[in-house]
Amino acid sequence: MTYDWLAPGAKTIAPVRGPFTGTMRAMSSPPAGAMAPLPPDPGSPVSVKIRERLVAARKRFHANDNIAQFIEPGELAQLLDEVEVKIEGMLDSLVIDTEDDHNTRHTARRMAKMYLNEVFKGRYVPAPPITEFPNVERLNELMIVGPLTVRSACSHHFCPVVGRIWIGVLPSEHTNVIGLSKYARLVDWIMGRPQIQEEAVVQLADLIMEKTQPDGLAIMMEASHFCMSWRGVREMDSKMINSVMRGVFLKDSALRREFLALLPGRN
Ligand SMILES: Nc1nc2c(ncn2[C@@H]2O[C@H](COP(=O)(O)OP(=O)(O)OP(=O)(O)O)[C@@H](O)[C@H]2O)c(=O)[nH]1
Repeated sequence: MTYDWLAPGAKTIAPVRGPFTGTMRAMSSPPAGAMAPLPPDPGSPVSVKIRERLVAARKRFHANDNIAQFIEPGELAQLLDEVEVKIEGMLDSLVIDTEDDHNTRHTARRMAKMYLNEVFKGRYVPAPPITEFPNVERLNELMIVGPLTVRSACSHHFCPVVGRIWIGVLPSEHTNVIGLSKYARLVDWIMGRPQIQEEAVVQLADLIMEKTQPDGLAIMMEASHFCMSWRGVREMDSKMINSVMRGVFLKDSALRREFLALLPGRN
């Protein structure tokens, strides 16, 4: 098979995308007498090696999944080089003269760095470390933090999603208390992936529930989707607002009203 991003005439036996036949064999036991799965080709693009590990572990790798556990030391730098070459190919196909156009000469590298190290970093790095303190004072009053800034992108067009989030926690005596700044770090980690807003708030709620074990959790998100303003229907002022409630917030409508009434900075 020949790839247009390789040197002219160069060939590789490992597809960059495709049916991953080698890995699928690794997912189920081969029938007796069948050939054992081939070990990964050392010349494979690093993305293929990472995908093979994910498939072998039966782990999902959707756009909004974190895959840090499957990336070995040094591979992120290799991934950056690989993504740069692919984006250069995309710019070629967009008929942009990246050799002579001084403005786009390093755009492929910039975009690769932006995706891997900045805007989609939440896919490629482990969760931020969170210090958990026991709830010694047995705090059981509603605590709200926000607005926290949301910077994300939609999975459909990779257009920016920018907004705010509020988090309300009703602790119990068993709840782990975490520093306020850690809520912002967790938001950043979850939102730093291609997302859809409905799934983003659920992922965030699952993470905070797991880390702190509160009696109740409420999350409200309000965001502008650039796929609706910069392009598409070009609606400039519309926002998406959604929320997720867990634990006592689901049963106690007075508590829900208290959370919604107290959201700081929201008119
Ligand atoms: N429900 C939901 N929809 C979103 C979100 N972000 C973007 N979208 C929408 O998802 C849709 C994208 O899928 P398609 O309808 O196939 O894309 P399209 O044909 O380019 O759509 P248009 O935007 O109408 O031009 C668009 O309607 C977006 O506005 C989100 O977080 N949640």
